Amino acid sequence: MLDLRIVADAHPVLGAIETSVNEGDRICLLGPSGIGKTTLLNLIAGLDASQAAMDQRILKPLRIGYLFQEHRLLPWRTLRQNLMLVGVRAPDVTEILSRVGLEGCADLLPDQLSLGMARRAALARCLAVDPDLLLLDEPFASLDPDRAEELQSLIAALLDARPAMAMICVTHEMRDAHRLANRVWYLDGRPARLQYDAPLNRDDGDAARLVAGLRRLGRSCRLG
Ligand SMILES: Nc1ncnc2c1ncn2[C@@H]1O[C@H](COP(=O)(O)OP(=O)(O)OP(=O)(O)O)[C@@H](O)[C@H]1O
Repeated sequence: MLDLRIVADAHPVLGAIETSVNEGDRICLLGPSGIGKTTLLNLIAGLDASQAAMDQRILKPLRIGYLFQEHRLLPWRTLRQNLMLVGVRAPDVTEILSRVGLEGCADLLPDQLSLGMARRAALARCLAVDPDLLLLDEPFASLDPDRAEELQSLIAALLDARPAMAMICVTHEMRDAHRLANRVWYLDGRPARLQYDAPLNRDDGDAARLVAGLRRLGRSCRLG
């Protein structure tokens, strides 16, 4: 069971943030550009050495899959080798790549992939660790609408297949939240705090309340 409590304080960018992430949470993290969304993901992933506290009350070590804004695959290694570096066994490479629609690509180098394919390869690397928590930093940014839609469907299917896995996805698009999330975080202010942390049900009343709430708080999220 995942019960991750985040208490960030005395951080250069983030103000006091006290919240928890539970098994099955699908959180969309919204907020103005440059406010600290990636910084918060880095903190959760343990990549930010600033003074902040993370309390992980979990029964087993937390496995995190982090899809960065860039693919961060080793460019001189094939996809097979990149996956084997995170512990995938050679016979499992094809199956893991097929989960993200990249069957037949194991021997390609990252530079031989389109942006969308490279992002899916990086997603395969995240899934390879069988994560308790999946962190996605603007996964649909810079993709053309068809590729973005494709990746969104893929992520939705992967989440459906793993009900216990938690997800935090940074996005600027409210429609991503409607598609993927059951909870919304809205980060704003200097220093940045979670101004909004609420469940998102997909019925119209709830969505309307959420949009109204974010309109009161937010300035730069696209809410359509
Ligand atoms: N430990 C730190 N000390 C000082 N500054 C920091 C620290 N961590 C992050 N920052 C700065 O805080 C700012 C917030 O950046 P961040 O990338 O987290 O914002 P963001 O909300 O993800 O932006 P965007 O939506 O544009 O991707 C950046 O200018 C970053 O350099």
